[in-house]
Amino acid sequence: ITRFQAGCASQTIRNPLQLYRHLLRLVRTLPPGARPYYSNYIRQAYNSHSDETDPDRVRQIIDRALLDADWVVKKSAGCACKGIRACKICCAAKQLPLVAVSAASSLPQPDQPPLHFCIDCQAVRATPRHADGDDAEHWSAIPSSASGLAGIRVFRDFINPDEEAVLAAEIDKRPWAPSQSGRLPPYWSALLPRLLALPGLADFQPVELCNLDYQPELGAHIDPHIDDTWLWGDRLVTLNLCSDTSLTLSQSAGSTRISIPMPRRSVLVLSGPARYDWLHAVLPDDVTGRRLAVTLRELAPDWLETVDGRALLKAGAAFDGVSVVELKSGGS
Ligand SMILES: O=C(O)CCC(=O)C(=O)O
Ligand SMILES: [Fe+2]
Repeated sequence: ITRFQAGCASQTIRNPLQLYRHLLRLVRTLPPGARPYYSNYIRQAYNSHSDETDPDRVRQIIDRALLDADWVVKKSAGCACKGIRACKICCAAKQLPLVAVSAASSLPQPDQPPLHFCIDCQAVRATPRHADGDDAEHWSAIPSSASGLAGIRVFRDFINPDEEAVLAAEIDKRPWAPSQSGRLPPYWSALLPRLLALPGLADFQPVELCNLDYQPELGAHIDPHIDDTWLWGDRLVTLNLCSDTSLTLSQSAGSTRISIPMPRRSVLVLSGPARYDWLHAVLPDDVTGRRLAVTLRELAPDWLETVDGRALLKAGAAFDGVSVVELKSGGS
């Protein structure tokens, strides 16, 4: 059971005493007025279950308590669920069907099986590559439904596991908000030269960094969309941290889908047709562990020669970005 997130690591609650201490610590994050009520509630619940001996039942009580605690903490912090979307925790609390979690998961099934981007071939294939086999279908020509689909590149192991741990911890040091983006923070100054050394990125000038935190317990996902084309330029660059997932490309509900693997520590670059002619999504079922996505964006060409564009380029290159949350709370 993952509750305390710190970088890629997670803490597991194994017994009632750990749970009890964990819950009392969580109470300290609630508004002062709510603390006495919840502390009391936790103590009473702990005492009332103290004679429980069945390990399955104990596990059940722990799981339920963690889920409830998540909900209380999340609500007091202002839940990010809005509009017609609800996370898994809100679905459970409001007894909504889970499909409310994602429009993507309720899309009609495509007529054809999904196609797969193969990192080794750097091309779309009819079948994923089997590590052990000589799979003729995999090596066959690029499927016609994806012909002309250029603009996908995945670079494995852009960073090593130690760098990943440091980066994820740095990201978690700053407050998270339901939506967060900003200029490049200091921890990117060392990584940017490495990024620009990747094929096709020598002239990439990022002016925006967006960190997204996907937690499977919440049903985290991103629905099919095309990133804004007015402000953002051709290349969308994403560094994947903490767990493997896939990006799903589609053109309309029911159309062929293309699954692009995004292993942890890899970099994905979407550009050209893959960026402009296809929608991309991360489906809830593809989020199997906590995942941090760090997306860097460049300006659309029309902006480059404008005063505002030049100011944004300068700000992006300064590595003094603070998160939107810090800005709002008056932090530096
Ligand atoms: O999580 C990802 O890899 C995709 C995020 C995305 O598409 C976006 O932020 O626009
Ligand atoms: Fe996107």
